[in-house]
Amino acid sequence: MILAVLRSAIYTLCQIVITPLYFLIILAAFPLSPLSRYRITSGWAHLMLFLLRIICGIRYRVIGAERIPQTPSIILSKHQSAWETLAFQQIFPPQVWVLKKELLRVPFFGWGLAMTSPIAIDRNSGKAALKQIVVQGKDRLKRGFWIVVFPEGTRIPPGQKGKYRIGGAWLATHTGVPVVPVAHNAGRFWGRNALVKLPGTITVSIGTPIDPTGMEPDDLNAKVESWIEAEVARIDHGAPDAL
Ligand SMILES: CCCCCCCCCCCCCCCC(=O)OC[C@@H](O)COP(=O)(O)O
Repeated sequence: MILAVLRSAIYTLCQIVITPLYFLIILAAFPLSPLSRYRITSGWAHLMLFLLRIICGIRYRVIGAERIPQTPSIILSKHQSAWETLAFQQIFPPQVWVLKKELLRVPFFGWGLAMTSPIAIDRNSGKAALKQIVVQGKDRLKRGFWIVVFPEGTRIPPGQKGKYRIGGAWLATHTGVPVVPVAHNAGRFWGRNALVKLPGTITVSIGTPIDPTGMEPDDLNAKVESWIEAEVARIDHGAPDAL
């Protein structure tokens, strides 16, 4: 455990030093197209995953990578940790996130994030947010981006479940784009705001894409929820050994 604390502290230190420096690279990418800007910004996530692996010993394996569609799709995923927002950039094609707009105000990180064409919503704005998700979602899909939505809206500890909000399913039924459900157990290794990251192998499981044609948003959402929750229960075997 003492070793895990030390490794996490070193990782955090690296992140604090590297992020403002990397932001300078992102600034230089400002005149480029959204897709090129994404690729450059995403380099930061790749770097953090690399540091997590060599410093904290956090690795991952992917089940079902062969099911990833060839065309831009909508990822609906469990949200347990900041980790999955990094790893999805390595696992899936270029993507934008539906996120809470407060995130864009975080120094350096948020400013960099703003350069990735996110769909930044006000979590309390209900119907207006749904409208925004459809308008901006269509635009991002047209530019070739995938869209990532965490239906629970916030990071939920392992073994628990938040309310699955309708936004992602709504976007899918209003665009006809396939939904890719994703389950994982990242929160076991890097919990919400946890200072200590535990070594081990995270499992990410990618489900069969769902064609939303003819479905109601509620039914689609329920189908995604039941697959994700059952799959998380199947792949998650409790706390890692390091404690
Ligand atoms: C200078 C470096 C800048 C690099 C930016 C790279 C992009 C990293 C990807 C971050 C994507 C974040 C998407 C999160 C979606 C969202 O908004 O989820 C909310 C939670 O997460 C935080 O909420 P909470 O758990 O309630 O604190």
